[in-house]
Amino acid sequence: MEMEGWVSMPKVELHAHLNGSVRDSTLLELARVLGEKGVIVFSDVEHVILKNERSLTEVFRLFDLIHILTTDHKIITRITKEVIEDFASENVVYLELRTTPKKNDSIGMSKRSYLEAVLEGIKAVNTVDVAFRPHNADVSNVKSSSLINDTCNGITRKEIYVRLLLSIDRRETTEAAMETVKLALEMRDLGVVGIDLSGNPVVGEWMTFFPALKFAREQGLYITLHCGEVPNPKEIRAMLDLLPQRIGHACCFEEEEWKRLKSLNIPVEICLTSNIRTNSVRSIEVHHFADLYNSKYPLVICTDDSGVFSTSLSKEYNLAASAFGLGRRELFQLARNAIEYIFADDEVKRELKEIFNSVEKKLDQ
Ligand SMILES: CNc1ncnc2c1ncn2[C@@H]1O[C@H](COP(=O)(O)O)[C@@H](O)[C@H]1O
Ligand SMILES: [Zn+2]
Repeated sequence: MEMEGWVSMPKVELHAHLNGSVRDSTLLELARVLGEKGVIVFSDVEHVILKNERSLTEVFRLFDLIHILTTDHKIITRITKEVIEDFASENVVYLELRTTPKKNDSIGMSKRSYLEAVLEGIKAVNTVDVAFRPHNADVSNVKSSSLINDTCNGITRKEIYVRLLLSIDRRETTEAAMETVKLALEMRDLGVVGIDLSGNPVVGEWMTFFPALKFAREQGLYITLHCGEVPNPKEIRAMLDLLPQRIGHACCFEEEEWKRLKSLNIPVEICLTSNIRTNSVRSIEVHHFADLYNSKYPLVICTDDSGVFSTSLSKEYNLAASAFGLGRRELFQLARNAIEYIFADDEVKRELKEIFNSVEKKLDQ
Protein backbone atom coordinates (compact mmCIF):
# COMPACT_ATOMS: atom_id res chain seq x y z
CA MET A 1 0.00 0.00 0.00
CA GLU A 2 1.11 3.56 -0.72
CA MET A 3 2.14 5.86 2.15
CA GLU A 4 -1.05 7.88 1.61
CA GLY A 5 -3.08 4.87 2.73
CA TRP A 6 -1.30 4.83 6.10
CA VAL A 7 -1.62 8.59 6.45
CA SER A 8 -5.39 8.55 5.92
CA MET A 9 -5.99 5.68 8.37
CA PRO A 10 -7.09 6.85 11.85
CA LYS A 11 -4.34 6.15 14.36
CA VAL A 12 -3.64 6.33 18.08
CA GLU A 13 -0.24 7.58 19.31
CA LEU A 14 0.67 6.70 22.89
CA HIS A 15 4.45 7.09 23.02
CA ALA A 16 5.74 10.41 21.71
CA HIS A 17 8.24 12.67 23.51
CA LEU A 18 7.60 16.36 22.90
CA ASN A 19 11.22 17.42 22.41
CA GLY A 20 11.93 14.34 20.30
CA SER A 21 9.07 15.13 17.93
CA VAL A 22 10.12 18.62 16.81
CA ARG A 23 10.37 19.20 13.05
CA ASP A 24 13.91 19.52 11.67
CA SER A 25 12.93 22.82 10.04
CA THR A 26 11.95 24.27 13.44
CA LEU A 27 15.13 22.99 15.11
CA LEU A 28 17.26 24.51 12.35
CA GLU A 29 15.41 27.81 12.62
CA LEU A 30 15.94 27.88 16.39
CA ALA A 31 19.61 26.94 15.96
CA ARG A 32 20.11 29.74 13.46
CA VAL A 33 18.69 32.29 15.92
CA LEU A 34 20.91 31.05 18.74
CA GLY A 35 23.84 31.00 16.33
CA GLU A 36 23.25 34.67 15.52
CA LYS A 37 23.15 35.47 19.22
CA GLY A 38 26.47 33.66 19.63
CA VAL A 39 25.06 31.10 22.08
CA ILE A 40 25.96 28.20 19.77
CA VAL A 41 27.92 27.68 16.56
CA PHE A 42 25.23 27.02 13.96
CA SER A 43 27.29 24.91 11.55
CA ASP A 44 28.35 22.57 14.39
CA VAL A 45 24.75 22.07 15.39
CA GLU A 46 23.35 21.79 11.88
CA HIS A 47 25.05 18.53 11.01
CA VAL A 48 24.12 17.01 14.38
CA ILE A 49 20.44 17.79 13.70
CA LEU A 50 20.49 16.44 10.17
CA LYS A 51 22.49 13.29 10.94
CA ASN A 52 20.41 10.16 10.68
CA GLU A 53 22.35 7.25 12.17
CA ARG A 54 22.59 7.60 15.91
CA SER A 55 23.71 5.37 18.76
CA LEU A 56 21.83 5.50 22.06
CA THR A 57 24.58 7.71 23.54
CA GLU A 58 24.41 10.08 20.58
CA VAL A 59 20.63 10.26 20.85
CA PHE A 60 20.87 11.48 24.43
CA ARG A 61 23.55 14.00 23.46
CA LEU A 62 21.17 15.26 20.80
CA PHE A 63 18.42 15.66 23.40
CA ASP A 64 20.73 17.85 25.46
CA LEU A 65 21.25 19.99 22.36
CA ILE A 66 17.54 20.13 21.52
CA HIS A 67 16.85 21.21 25.10
CA ILE A 68 19.24 24.15 24.63
CA LEU A 69 17.35 25.15 21.48
CA THR A 70 13.94 24.89 23.13
CA THR A 71 14.82 26.59 26.43
CA ASP A 72 12.15 29.28 26.44
CA HIS A 73 8.50 29.29 27.38
CA LYS A 74 7.40 30.69 24.03
CA ILE A 75 9.34 28.03 22.15
CA ILE A 76 7.86 25.27 24.29
CA THR A 77 4.40 26.59 23.42
CA ARG A 78 5.31 26.72 19.73
CA ILE A 79 6.74 23.19 19.51
CA THR A 80 3.77 21.76 21.42
CA LYS A 81 1.38 23.31 18.92
CA GLU A 82 3.43 22.15 15.93
CA VAL A 83 3.85 18.61 17.19
CA ILE A 84 0.09 18.24 17.77
CA GLU A 85 -0.64 19.67 14.32
CA ASP A 86 1.83 17.27 12.74
CA PHE A 87 0.18 14.27 14.38
CA ALA A 88 -3.29 15.58 13.50
CA SER A 89 -2.26 16.05 9.88
CA GLU A 90 -1.57 12.33 9.58
CA ASN A 91 -4.90 11.38 11.12
CA VAL A 92 -3.80 10.64 14.63
CA VAL A 93 -7.16 10.91 16.39
CA TYR A 94 -5.85 10.44 19.92
CA LEU A 95 -2.43 11.57 21.12
CA GLU A 96 -0.78 11.02 24.47
CA LEU A 97 2.12 13.42 24.39
CA ARG A 98 4.79 13.10 27.06
CA THR A 99 7.31 15.63 28.23
CA THR A 100 9.72 16.21 31.11
CA PRO A 101 8.85 19.35 33.11
CA LYS A 102 12.12 21.28 33.44
CA LYS A 103 13.44 23.73 35.94
CA ASN A 104 15.92 26.38 34.83
CA ASP A 105 16.53 29.18 37.32
CA SER A 106 18.60 31.30 34.93
CA ILE A 107 15.56 31.97 32.73
CA GLY A 108 12.96 31.83 35.47
CA MET A 109 11.55 28.49 34.40
CA SER A 110 9.99 26.17 36.95
CA LYS A 111 8.44 22.78 36.28
CA ARG A 112 5.09 24.46 36.69
CA SER A 113 5.80 27.28 34.23
CA TYR A 114 7.21 24.76 31.74
CA LEU A 115 4.01 22.76 31.94
CA GLU A 116 1.90 25.90 31.62
CA ALA A 117 3.77 26.69 28.40
CA VAL A 118 2.93 23.20 27.11
CA LEU A 119 -0.74 23.66 28.01
CA GLU A 120 -0.67 27.01 26.21
CA GLY A 121 0.52 25.15 23.10
CA ILE A 122 -2.40 22.75 23.30
CA LYS A 123 -4.79 25.65 23.59
CA ALA A 124 -3.14 27.38 20.64
CA VAL A 125 -4.14 24.43 18.46
CA ASN A 126 -7.71 24.97 19.62
CA THR A 127 -7.84 28.62 18.72
CA VAL A 128 -6.71 27.98 15.16
CA ASP A 129 -10.15 26.88 14.10
CA VAL A 130 -12.35 28.54 16.63
CA ALA A 131 -14.44 30.08 13.86
CA PHE A 132 -15.01 26.71 12.22
CA ARG A 133 -16.01 24.85 15.33
CA PRO A 134 -19.67 23.75 15.42
CA HIS A 135 -19.91 24.11 19.20
CA ASN A 136 -17.86 26.25 21.52
CA ALA A 137 -14.47 24.72 22.15
CA ASP A 138 -14.39 22.90 25.42
CA VAL A 139 -10.82 23.63 26.32
CA SER A 140 -11.03 21.81 29.61
CA ASN A 141 -11.59 18.59 27.72
CA VAL A 142 -8.39 19.26 25.79
CA LYS A 143 -9.85 18.10 22.55
CA SER A 144 -7.91 20.14 20.07
CA SER A 145 -8.86 20.76 16.53
CA SER A 146 -6.42 21.80 13.95
CA LEU A 147 -6.88 23.01 10.45
CA ILE A 148 -4.74 21.19 8.04
CA ASN A 149 -4.07 22.66 4.67
CA ASP A 150 -4.82 19.74 2.45
CA THR A 151 -3.72 20.41 -1.10
CA CYS A 152 -6.40 18.19 -2.64
CA ASN A 153 -9.43 19.28 -0.66
CA GLY A 154 -8.50 22.77 0.42
CA ILE A 155 -8.99 23.18 4.14
CA THR A 156 -10.04 20.11 6.08
CA ARG A 157 -10.85 19.95 9.74
CA LYS A 158 -9.27 17.24 11.83
CA GLU A 159 -9.90 16.65 15.47
CA ILE A 160 -7.42 15.17 17.82
CA TYR A 161 -7.76 14.32 21.47
CA VAL A 162 -4.65 15.29 23.38
CA ARG A 163 -3.62 14.01 26.78
CA LEU A 164 -0.37 14.67 28.61
CA LEU A 165 2.00 12.39 30.45
CA LEU A 166 4.67 13.98 32.61
CA SER A 167 8.05 12.31 32.29
CA ILE A 168 10.55 11.78 35.05
CA ASP A 169 14.08 11.90 33.65
CA ARG A 170 16.40 9.19 34.99
CA ARG A 171 18.93 11.91 35.88
CA GLU A 172 16.51 13.42 38.38
CA THR A 173 16.51 13.12 42.18
CA THR A 174 13.71 11.57 44.24
CA GLU A 175 12.60 15.09 45.20
CA ALA A 176 12.47 16.30 41.61
CA ALA A 177 10.54 13.18 40.58
CA MET A 178 8.10 13.78 43.42
CA GLU A 179 7.63 17.39 42.34
CA THR A 180 6.65 16.17 38.86
CA VAL A 181 4.10 13.75 40.30
CA LYS A 182 2.58 16.46 42.49
CA LEU A 183 2.35 18.75 39.48
CA ALA A 184 0.59 16.01 37.52
CA LEU A 185 -1.92 15.62 40.32
CA GLU A 186 -2.57 19.34 40.38
CA MET A 187 -2.99 19.55 36.61
CA ARG A 188 -5.24 16.53 36.30
CA ASP A 189 -8.23 18.59 35.19
CA LEU A 190 -6.16 20.12 32.41
CA GLY A 191 -5.44 16.91 30.54
CA VAL A 192 -2.52 15.45 32.51
CA VAL A 193 -3.32 11.77 32.91
CA GLY A 194 -0.16 10.01 33.94
CA ILE A 195 3.53 9.65 34.56
CA ASP A 196 6.32 8.25 32.40
CA LEU A 197 9.83 7.25 33.40
CA SER A 198 12.35 7.91 30.64
CA GLY A 199 15.85 9.23 29.98
CA ASN A 200 19.12 7.50 29.30
CA PRO A 201 18.52 3.90 30.41
CA VAL A 202 22.09 3.43 31.63
CA VAL A 203 21.74 6.37 34.01
CA GLY A 204 20.11 6.33 37.45
CA GLU A 205 18.81 3.77 39.90
CA TRP A 206 15.29 2.38 40.11
CA MET A 207 15.12 3.05 43.86
CA THR A 208 15.57 6.78 43.22
CA PHE A 209 12.31 6.98 41.22
CA PHE A 210 10.37 4.29 42.99
CA PRO A 211 8.91 6.46 45.82
CA ALA A 212 7.50 9.00 43.34
CA LEU A 213 6.13 6.33 41.00
CA LYS A 214 4.57 4.44 43.87
CA PHE A 215 2.96 7.65 45.12
CA ALA A 216 1.66 8.42 41.62
CA ARG A 217 0.14 4.97 41.37
CA GLU A 218 -1.49 5.26 44.80
CA GLN A 219 -2.98 8.59 43.75
CA GLY A 220 -4.57 7.00 40.71
CA LEU A 221 -2.34 8.46 38.01
CA TYR A 222 -1.65 6.14 35.09
CA ILE A 223 1.92 4.89 34.78
CA THR A 224 4.02 3.92 31.79
CA LEU A 225 7.70 3.07 32.12
CA HIS A 226 10.56 2.79 29.63
CA CYS A 227 11.37 -0.78 30.43
CA GLY A 228 14.17 -2.98 29.12
CA GLU A 229 15.63 -0.57 26.58
CA VAL A 230 18.97 -2.02 27.71
CA PRO A 231 19.56 -5.34 29.51
CA ASN A 232 18.79 -4.97 33.22
CA PRO A 233 16.79 -7.97 34.52
CA LYS A 234 16.67 -6.74 38.08
CA GLU A 235 15.21 -3.40 37.11
CA ILE A 236 12.78 -4.96 34.64
CA ARG A 237 11.49 -7.22 37.40
CA ALA A 238 11.08 -4.30 39.82
CA MET A 239 9.31 -2.25 37.16
CA LEU A 240 6.82 -4.99 36.41
CA ASP A 241 6.19 -5.43 40.15
CA LEU A 242 4.90 -1.85 40.22
CA LEU A 243 2.16 -2.97 37.79
CA PRO A 244 2.37 -0.03 35.37
CA GLN A 245 -0.62 0.25 33.01
CA ARG A 246 1.74 0.17 30.00
CA ILE A 247 5.45 -0.18 29.31
CA GLY A 248 7.60 1.16 26.50
CA HIS A 249 10.04 -0.88 24.39
CA ALA A 250 10.60 -4.23 26.21
CA CYS A 251 13.59 -4.84 23.92
CA CYS A 252 16.05 -6.56 26.22
CA PHE A 253 13.76 -9.08 27.88
CA GLU A 254 14.95 -12.63 28.60
CA GLU A 255 12.63 -15.60 28.81
CA GLU A 256 12.00 -15.05 32.50
CA GLU A 257 10.90 -11.42 31.96
CA TRP A 258 8.69 -12.33 28.98
CA LYS A 259 6.95 -14.91 31.15
CA ARG A 260 6.33 -12.39 33.88
CA LEU A 261 5.13 -9.71 31.46
CA LYS A 262 2.80 -12.09 29.67
CA SER A 263 1.29 -13.25 32.93
CA LEU A 264 0.50 -9.61 33.72
CA ASN A 265 -0.76 -8.76 30.22
CA ILE A 266 0.64 -5.20 30.36
CA PRO A 267 0.36 -3.52 26.92
CA VAL A 268 3.67 -2.70 25.21
CA GLU A 269 4.37 0.51 23.28
CA ILE A 270 6.38 -0.58 20.25
CA CYS A 271 8.74 1.90 18.59
CA LEU A 272 10.30 0.06 15.65
CA THR A 273 12.52 2.72 14.08
CA SER A 274 13.71 3.99 17.44
CA ASN A 275 14.71 0.48 18.58
CA ILE A 276 16.66 -0.20 15.41
CA ARG A 277 18.36 3.21 15.33
CA THR A 278 19.50 3.00 18.94
CA ASN A 279 20.54 -0.61 18.47
CA SER A 280 18.27 -1.84 21.25
CA VAL A 281 17.14 -4.41 18.67
CA ARG A 282 19.66 -5.78 16.15
CA SER A 283 17.41 -5.66 13.11
CA ILE A 284 13.76 -5.39 12.19
CA GLU A 285 13.68 -9.12 11.29
CA VAL A 286 14.32 -10.12 14.90
CA HIS A 287 12.13 -7.46 16.49
CA HIS A 288 9.83 -8.78 19.23
CA PHE A 289 6.87 -7.13 17.49
CA ALA A 290 6.45 -10.32 15.44
CA ASP A 291 6.23 -12.63 18.44
CA LEU A 292 3.92 -10.30 20.37
CA TYR A 293 1.70 -9.77 17.34
CA ASN A 294 1.47 -13.47 16.56
CA SER A 295 0.49 -14.30 20.12
CA LYS A 296 -2.12 -11.49 20.03
CA TYR A 297 -0.37 -9.73 22.92
CA PRO A 298 -1.61 -6.15 23.63
CA LEU A 299 0.66 -3.74 21.80
CA VAL A 300 0.54 -0.34 20.17
CA ILE A 301 2.76 1.01 17.38
CA CYS A 302 4.28 4.38 18.30
CA THR A 303 6.93 6.81 17.06
CA ASP A 304 8.96 7.61 20.24
CA ASP A 305 10.79 10.56 18.65
CA SER A 306 9.50 11.33 15.17
CA GLY A 307 11.86 14.32 14.84
CA VAL A 308 15.03 12.69 16.08
CA PHE A 309 14.44 9.50 14.07
CA SER A 310 12.95 11.22 11.00
CA THR A 311 9.80 9.15 11.16
CA SER A 312 6.04 9.55 11.56
CA LEU A 313 3.30 7.26 12.79
CA SER A 314 2.27 6.57 9.19
CA LYS A 315 5.85 5.56 8.38
CA GLU A 316 5.91 3.24 11.39
CA TYR A 317 2.68 1.57 10.19
CA ASN A 318 4.18 1.27 6.74
CA LEU A 319 7.32 -0.28 8.20
CA ALA A 320 5.33 -2.78 10.27
CA ALA A 321 3.29 -3.69 7.18
CA SER A 322 6.30 -4.34 4.98
CA ALA A 323 8.53 -5.96 7.61
CA PHE A 324 5.90 -8.33 8.98
CA GLY A 325 3.67 -8.81 5.95
CA LEU A 326 0.59 -7.12 7.41
CA GLY A 327 -2.20 -5.53 5.42
CA ARG A 328 -4.45 -2.53 5.86
CA ARG A 329 -7.09 -4.48 7.78
CA GLU A 330 -4.61 -5.92 10.26
CA LEU A 331 -3.05 -2.55 11.01
CA PHE A 332 -6.43 -0.88 11.22
CA GLN A 333 -7.36 -3.47 13.81
CA LEU A 334 -4.11 -2.86 15.72
CA ALA A 335 -4.82 0.88 15.79
CA ARG A 336 -8.36 0.23 16.99
CA ASN A 337 -7.17 -2.19 19.69
CA ALA A 338 -5.02 0.62 21.09
CA ILE A 339 -8.18 2.41 22.24
CA GLU A 340 -8.33 -0.10 25.08
CA TYR A 341 -4.87 0.90 26.32
CA ILE A 342 -5.30 4.68 26.36
CA PHE A 343 -5.24 6.63 29.62
CA ALA A 344 -8.61 8.32 29.13
CA ASP A 345 -12.16 7.75 30.26
CA ASP A 346 -14.85 5.58 28.71
CA GLU A 347 -16.50 8.52 26.99
CA VAL A 348 -13.35 9.22 24.97
CA LYS A 349 -12.97 5.51 24.22
CA ARG A 350 -16.54 5.39 22.99
CA GLU A 351 -16.02 8.37 20.68
CA LEU A 352 -12.82 6.90 19.31
CA LYS A 353 -14.54 3.60 18.62
CA GLU A 354 -17.18 5.49 16.68
CA ILE A 355 -14.51 7.13 14.54
CA PHE A 356 -12.97 3.73 13.77
CA ASN A 357 -16.35 2.15 13.08
CA SER A 358 -17.30 4.82 10.59
CA VAL A 359 -14.00 4.41 8.75
CA GLU A 360 -14.17 0.62 8.81
CA LYS A 361 -17.17 0.63 6.52
CA LYS A 362 -15.10 2.34 3.84
CA LEU A 363 -11.97 0.25 4.38
CA ASP A 364 -12.40 -2.26 1.60
CA GLN A 365 -13.93 0.10 -0.91
C1 LIG B 1 15.20 6.79 22.21
N1 LIG B 1 14.69 6.24 23.41
C2 LIG B 1 14.44 6.93 24.55
N2 LIG B 1 14.68 6.31 25.72
C3 LIG B 1 14.51 6.95 26.90
N3 LIG B 1 14.12 8.22 27.00
C4 LIG B 1 13.86 8.89 25.87
C5 LIG B 1 14.00 8.28 24.59
N4 LIG B 1 13.65 9.18 23.67
C6 LIG B 1 13.32 10.33 24.35
N5 LIG B 1 13.48 10.15 25.67
C7 LIG B 1 13.27 11.14 26.76
O1 LIG B 1 12.52 12.23 26.27
C8 LIG B 1 13.26 13.46 26.41
C9 LIG B 1 12.93 14.40 25.29
O2 LIG B 1 11.59 14.88 25.41
P1 LIG B 1 11.11 15.92 26.56
O3 LIG B 1 12.27 16.84 26.85
O4 LIG B 1 10.72 15.10 27.74
O5 LIG B 1 9.97 16.62 25.92
C10 LIG B 1 14.70 13.00 26.44
O6 LIG B 1 15.54 13.96 27.04
C11 LIG B 1 14.61 11.69 27.22
O7 LIG B 1 14.57 11.96 28.60
ZN1 LIG C 1 10.52 6.81 24.61
